[in-house]
Amino acid sequence: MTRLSVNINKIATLRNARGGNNPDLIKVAQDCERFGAQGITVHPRPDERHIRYRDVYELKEVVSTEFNIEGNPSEEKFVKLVLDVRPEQVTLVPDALGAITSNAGWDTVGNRDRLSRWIESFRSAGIRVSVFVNPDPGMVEGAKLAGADRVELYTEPYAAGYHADRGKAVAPFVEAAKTARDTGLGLNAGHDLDLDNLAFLKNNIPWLDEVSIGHALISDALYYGLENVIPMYLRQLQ
Ligand SMILES: CC(=O)[C@@H](O)[C@H](O)COP(=O)(O)O
Ligand SMILES: NCC(=O)COP(=O)(O)O
Repeated sequence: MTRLSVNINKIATLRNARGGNNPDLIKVAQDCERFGAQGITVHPRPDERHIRYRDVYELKEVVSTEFNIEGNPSEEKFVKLVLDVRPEQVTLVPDALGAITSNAGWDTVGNRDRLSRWIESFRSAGIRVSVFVNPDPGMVEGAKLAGADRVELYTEPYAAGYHADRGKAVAPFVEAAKTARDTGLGLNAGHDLDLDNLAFLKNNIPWLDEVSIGHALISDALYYGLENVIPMYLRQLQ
C-alpha cells in the first residue's frame, strides 16, 4: 500500500497573504485527514514564508495520522523543532537558503558524517528518518550507510519528463527504488507529483511506501474541492 501524505505548505502561503487566519491551517489539516489523507506533511523554511514554526507545534496537537516534517537539519532551529515536536517522520532536505523550492537531493556520500549524526539524534528520539535523494543508486546506498530508515526520491525530473517519454522518465526512479528495496530502506517519493503522473510511478514502483503531494493537489482542489480531490489522488495509488 502506498500512503498519501498531503503537504499543506500552500494553505499556509494563502493564509499568510492577508496576515489573518483564513484559510485555517489546523482545520485544513484535520479536513485532509477526514477526507482520507494518510499523513500530513509540512516543510517549514527558515524565512517562514509559508509554514511557521509555531504552526508545527499546533499541528502536532491535532494531526492523528502520520506527521511528516521536512527541512534542512543544518538549521539548528529546525533540529530543535523536530526534537520538540517528535513527529512520526522527519525528511531531511538539503535546501539552499533563498531557493524557490527544493531542487536537489543530498550528496549522501560527501555528507555521510553529518547525516549520520543528525539521523542518530532523530532516531534516538523515536522519529523515523527519511533522506531526500536524487534517483541515483549510489545516493540511496549512501543514505543507508548513514543510518536512514527511508529515502524520498526527488521526483521533479520524472514529472518534467513524463509527457515527452514517461518510460524514459521513470527508468532511473525504478533503478533507485530497487536499490532502496535491496538495501532494506523504506521508500517515499515527492515533488511535482500530480493526477497525470502519479499512477504510472506507482505502477512501476509498487513497493513505494508513501508519496507527499502539495502543490498540484492544492491547486486541483480549487477546481474539484478538497473533499473530492483527496480520494481522486488516493485512487491513483490503488
Ligand atoms: C521536499 C520537497 O520536495 C518539496 O516539494 C517541498 O516539501 C515543497 O516545498 P515548498 O512548498 O516550499 O515548495
Ligand atoms: N516532499 C514533497 C512534498 O511534500 C510536496 O511536493 P509538491 O507536491 O508540493 O511538489
